[in-house]
Amino acid sequence: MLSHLNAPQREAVKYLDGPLLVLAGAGSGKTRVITQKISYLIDECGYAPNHIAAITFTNKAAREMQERVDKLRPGKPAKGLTVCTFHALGVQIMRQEAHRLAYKPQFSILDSADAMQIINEILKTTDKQEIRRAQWRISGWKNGLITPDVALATAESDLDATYAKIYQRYQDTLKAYQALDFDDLIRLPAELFATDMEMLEKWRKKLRYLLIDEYQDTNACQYQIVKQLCGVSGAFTAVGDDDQAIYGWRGADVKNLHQLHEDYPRLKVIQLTQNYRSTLRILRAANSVIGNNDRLYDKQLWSEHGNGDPVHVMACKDETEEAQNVVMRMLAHKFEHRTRYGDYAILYRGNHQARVFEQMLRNEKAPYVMSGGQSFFEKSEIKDLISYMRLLTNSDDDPAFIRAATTPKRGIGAATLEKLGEYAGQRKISLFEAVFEAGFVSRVTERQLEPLLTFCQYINALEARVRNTPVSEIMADLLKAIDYEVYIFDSDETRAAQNKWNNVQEFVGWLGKKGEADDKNLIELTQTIALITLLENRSEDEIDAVRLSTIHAAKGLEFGHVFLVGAEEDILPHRESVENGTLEEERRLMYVAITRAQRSLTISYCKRRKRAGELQTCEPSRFIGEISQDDMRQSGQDVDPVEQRQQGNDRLANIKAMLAQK
Ligand SMILES: Nc1ncnc2c1ncn2[C@@H]1O[C@H](COP(=O)(O)OP(=O)(O)OP(=O)(O)O)[C@@H](O)[C@H]1O
Ligand SMILES: [Mg+2]
Repeated sequence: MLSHLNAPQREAVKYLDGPLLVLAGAGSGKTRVITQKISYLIDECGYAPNHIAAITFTNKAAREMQERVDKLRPGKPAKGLTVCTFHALGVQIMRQEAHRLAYKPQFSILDSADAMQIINEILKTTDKQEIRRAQWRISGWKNGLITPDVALATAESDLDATYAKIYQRYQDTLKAYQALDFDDLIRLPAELFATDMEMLEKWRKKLRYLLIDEYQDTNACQYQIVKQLCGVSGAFTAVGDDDQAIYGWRGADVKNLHQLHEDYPRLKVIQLTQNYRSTLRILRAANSVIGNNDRLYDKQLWSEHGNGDPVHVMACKDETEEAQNVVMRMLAHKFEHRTRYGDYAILYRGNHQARVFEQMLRNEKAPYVMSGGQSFFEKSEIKDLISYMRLLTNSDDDPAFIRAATTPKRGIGAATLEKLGEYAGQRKISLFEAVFEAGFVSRVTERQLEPLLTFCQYINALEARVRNTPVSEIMADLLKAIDYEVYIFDSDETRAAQNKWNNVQEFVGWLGKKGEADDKNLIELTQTIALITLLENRSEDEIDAVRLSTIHAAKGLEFGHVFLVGAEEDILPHRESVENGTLEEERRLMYVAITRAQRSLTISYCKRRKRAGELQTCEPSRFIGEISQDDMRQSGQDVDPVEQRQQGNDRLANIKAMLAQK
């Protein structure tokens, strides 16, 4: 069973005498160690699957890992095995233990936009930057397990003290809404385990062996949970690569790698040095770029794969030409090598860079999926409608209540909601319920009460029809009743509004189709949607499509052919990183991008790019200069512009002709 592992990998799988850290570079088979070890624990060591938890960084990675385990053990589904993200583990724990922290089990989960909205209400500002800064600060405290009191007591400046006070109010608000934000999903279990030994024992008995992928990107809170659950015995395997730590900006701390040595003096460290993913040229490029960082552990990777093609560095005139070159080359390559769309990935630093490539792929009718971007179900207009569905399904869902009650505006103000939240919190009931209680009614003026009552009565009336009316009809009636179309066109300029309204139509159509096809009622559909959002749209994986992704979201994945686009100064490295002294994290990002490629890597940059409406000259990323010329082939540089355009047109014509033959 362990025959498709090399010697150190096998050692890592079999090692069960204490805590284990596998520290190794990209593509060396760390994730493979985890999947093999899960199946080894079950089949060879008699662990029940429900006593094992494997923790990954994204839902997609969790899904892939589960699939890999199932493949290793055909016909033997590992029932009860936990393979999930830290956040999903947190949900699992909180669903069972919420009452111990004075939350109800049907608490709601707020995404970061919902959280921003709450901060917005506290700060009473529309300055997005300002809100984001506060949110970052609060999130930092939460991830560092620092309570609002401590944050206030240790504040080093007036600004910090202000943030600490906002933090306190933010927490109070969440509590009143019976809602958790993403940080709470990890912080609260850690807090629970720190204060309640009985609970900790219960969960230690349940989760007897922990495996953690991408360990370098855990934050203090996540590390705390690992330590709590594993106790002194240290029944865990952590795998990671400090050169791929790219979430420092979100509170992850590579120091956790060192901390492991200190907390577990018996820690065994195994290194893997053979790379199974990439050709030698790609590997050399990655090694030489990351060699410029001041590194904790120097890890030189080697590979048995041949040299492969040189890394192609492509200079482009501007964004349009870049998108054209990338997409056309990709399609020609696909045609020539008879590969699949799914063998190709276009990676970029920030989501906003995706648009031109999307457009170009669409023009050429090439299927693509996007990850790391906003999903359809996260669009604000869709979230508005989902909030009504959630409220109709479950009147305890306070954030859904708030969103629905205030969208469109119907005269329910922040002050009223605050009073309602306060009252509901004291009575430990939902906002919806509170509206009808005499105790609350006596606290507000008639003018405040009236719109609330009208709204709740409307929801009640609609709810009464849910059981025997098709979902799409409910939604159509709802849209009319709340005048949603008018609301959208009033709050946005025409083109954006039209876009939103199209999305709404698409959503209603989707509800209709889904509702009919699977004979689903509103409750089932609402749950389906929650799952789709949670799983980042499962169907995406099943179709053969080019992947468009941020580098961050591509972590841990591999693709036959990678196009890294927009490799320019101020983008990669990001301008702020140069100013903030986080250049090394940017270099690690470059390393992650390069090491996603198996057989070919193309790096492109523009000579000019539109920024803030102005065409500006760009410099190629300094990281390109860190790749040896011997491993690189360049195109597009220093050619007479007229000649270059002609060449470009000729090439394009050739490719188009080739594709037309197909
Ligand atoms: N011993 C092995 N023999 C053959 N192929 C292997 C072996 N170990 C790993 N691989 C393959 O090498 C590729 C990289 O493995 P894996 O994704 O586990 O690496 P990783 O160290 O987790 O990479 P990353 O740091 O990017 O997450 C995968 O396609 C995997 O199946
Ligand atoms: Mg991996």
